[in-house]
Amino acid sequence: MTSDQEHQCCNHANPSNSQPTVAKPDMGPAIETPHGSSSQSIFTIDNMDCPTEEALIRSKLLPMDGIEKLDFNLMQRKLTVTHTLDQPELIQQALIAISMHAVPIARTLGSSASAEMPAPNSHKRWWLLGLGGVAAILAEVIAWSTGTDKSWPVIALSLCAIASSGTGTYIKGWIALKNRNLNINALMAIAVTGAVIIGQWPEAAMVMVLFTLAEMIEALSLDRARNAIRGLLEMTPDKAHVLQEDGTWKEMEAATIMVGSIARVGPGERIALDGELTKGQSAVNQAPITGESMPVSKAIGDKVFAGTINETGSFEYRITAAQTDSTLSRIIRAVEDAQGGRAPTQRFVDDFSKIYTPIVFILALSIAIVPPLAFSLPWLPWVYKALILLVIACPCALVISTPVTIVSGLAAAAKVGILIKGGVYLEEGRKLKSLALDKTGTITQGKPVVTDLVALSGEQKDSLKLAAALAERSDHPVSTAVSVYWKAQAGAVVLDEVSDFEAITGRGVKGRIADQWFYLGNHRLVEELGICNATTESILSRLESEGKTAVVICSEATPLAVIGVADTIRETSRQAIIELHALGIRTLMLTGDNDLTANVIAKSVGIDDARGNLLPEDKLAVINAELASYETVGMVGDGINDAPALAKSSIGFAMGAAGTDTALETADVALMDDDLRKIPQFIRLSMKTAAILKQNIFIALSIKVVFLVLAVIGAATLWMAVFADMGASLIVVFNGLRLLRSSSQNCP
Ligand SMILES: Nc1ncnc2c1ncn2[C@@H]1O[C@H](COP(=O)(O)OP(=O)(O)OP(=O)(O)O)[C@@H](O)[C@H]1O
Ligand SMILES: [Zn+2]
Repeated sequence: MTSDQEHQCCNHANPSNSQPTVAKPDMGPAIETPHGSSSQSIFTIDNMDCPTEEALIRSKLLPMDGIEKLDFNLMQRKLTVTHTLDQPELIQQALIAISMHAVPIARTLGSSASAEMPAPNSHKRWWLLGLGGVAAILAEVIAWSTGTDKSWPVIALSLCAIASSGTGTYIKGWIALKNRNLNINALMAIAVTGAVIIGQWPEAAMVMVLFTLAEMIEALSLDRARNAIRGLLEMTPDKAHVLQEDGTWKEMEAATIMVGSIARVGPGERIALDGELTKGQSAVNQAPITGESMPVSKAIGDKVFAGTINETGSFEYRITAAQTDSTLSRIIRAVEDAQGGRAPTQRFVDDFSKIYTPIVFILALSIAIVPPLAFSLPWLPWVYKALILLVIACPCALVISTPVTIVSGLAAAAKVGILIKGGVYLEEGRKLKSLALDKTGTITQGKPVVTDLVALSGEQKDSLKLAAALAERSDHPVSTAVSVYWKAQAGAVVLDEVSDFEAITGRGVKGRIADQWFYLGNHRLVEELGICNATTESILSRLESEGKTAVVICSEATPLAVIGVADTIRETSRQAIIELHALGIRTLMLTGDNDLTANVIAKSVGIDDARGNLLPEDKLAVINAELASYETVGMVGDGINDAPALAKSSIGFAMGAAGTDTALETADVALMDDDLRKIPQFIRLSMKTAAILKQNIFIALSIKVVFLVLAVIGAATLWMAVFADMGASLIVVFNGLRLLRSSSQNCP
């Protein structure tokens, strides 16, 4: 019995994959690697996209010696086999023996697994189906007008319809039966054959044609979801004009262009590769990456991205990444990897079908056997009822509904510049109750400018020069502001030599100039040096109450001058906070800056609560406290001094991810530009996804229940059950695909 259950139609349950629910997704292993003593082989199988095929592959491979584990990614048609075989070719041979066209892939950084996927629906299949459809209709018309199902033209036309539309189903069904696997194809083949045997020729033909049509529509829809995100890559030009050694320009294949080459792009052209602008200036529409189509102006030193559109000027740029390593390629790979992980709903559905399918199977078996044996009732009607129950036992619609919805959601998000690193975050997003935001660079632009300079002792100019000498060595935004200010004031004056330079976390920097220690940093630093005084404090608090960040340049003995810097709040941040509050999410600002400044800025953006003077570990403690009272807590940050807090939060968001590699890799959700409104947008998408997931589960299950009842009272036919099942699959697939369309309307 147990082994029969394994062979049951669409038994999607995957014992090796049903781990307890964890906070982070279990990304499918993607690279062919030794795995202890075992290794992994990955195959793409272009005709594996239904749980039916998964069950078949399972029953073929699992009994083989040396096979340890199978991981299926039906959406990407990828199978990962963990094994101890010396000859991995054996796996491929076994797969080909059951007509699974397995192609081994070795995924390197460059190539992507699903890049060369062949189209499953060839023109030929559509033509054959069309032919079958016409024949079936003619057979139906002739049978109806002549009043008999068994005249030779009807039989000939029906045979023609069944042969042209149903050959694939018969072959798949036969292979399944040979492997003692009763899948939907086998059931269909049995049903159609049964109808032919009792002489219902036109019905048999029509059922076959409609079943095949439904299957092909489903396959096409799945392709749409699968390729939604790939489409972005296709828009990237595959040629670029590259500067040659002799100073001429030559058009070259983008795939062959080396990092470090100089390329040129004209107005209206798409940029072929990632790079850094070296000459000229322009405005670039970065919608393919960020989802924002307002052109961004680009000057020398700015980053440009493959796939984005150069709008106005022409410019030259130095290539910084090979074609397969561009930001866009990496986004697409990340989305594909995210699809491999199982979201919570999918785990639920898988667990559910693991129980549901065997129960219905046992029910079917007893309906076929018990009434005839125990009550001497005729065999045929009860076997027939059992067959209907078997169709109902197939959780196809249920199983396919979740990945199609999640994949559509992930793709829709990627298109608007929100990179979600796993279905689990897409599902969790709607549960966010509290969101912690970093101040510098998240709420503000992170490009502060010096607004005040107040001397405390000595010449103002000398103090500024000392501050600039230290600031020069740091890339903290406050230091950058001081540097820039100094350059504007003093021009090309040479700064003093600094030795033993050191950054002091959460405080500032120190270094030795002409054998004397100097410090540039916040109030905390001055206090810790033990040199604070009343004048300094009154200046500090005046600046802080204006929402400015204030730092002090000090010698070892005394504070020399206070420098005030102000950062601009992004207009989009204000809007984002309003939207977050409308979604019922509490907002909280976390910053290393002082409390007063933090509160002034929080108030002006409309944030509920602000905490200042936080060291990285303090930010982590705040997140822990928030988690204790709000359960699902998000954190947005730039990822440097926020890394521990970001990692601890339920969902870690990174901003401006297009420019920084680490943000793209480490965040749970990466916002490709600096627009905080992408967070409420993400939450709305998450809500919509959850709603569709629920609808789909409801649709799939209620159709099952209706047919279970109809079958038991004897009111359902086999064809009705098959159609209901296919219909349910189509409905849930289309419902899931709605998310793809929604992305464009969701755009801010
Ligand atoms: N390199 C530096 N140069 C000047 N001031 C600094 C430097 N590093 C830190 N500071 C001071 O210490 C404070 C805390 O710094 P920290 O890097 O922890 O947070 P932050 O950049 O202000 O804010 P956020 O936490 O919002 O990113 C800064 O506001 C600044 O006043
Ligand atoms: Zn003080």
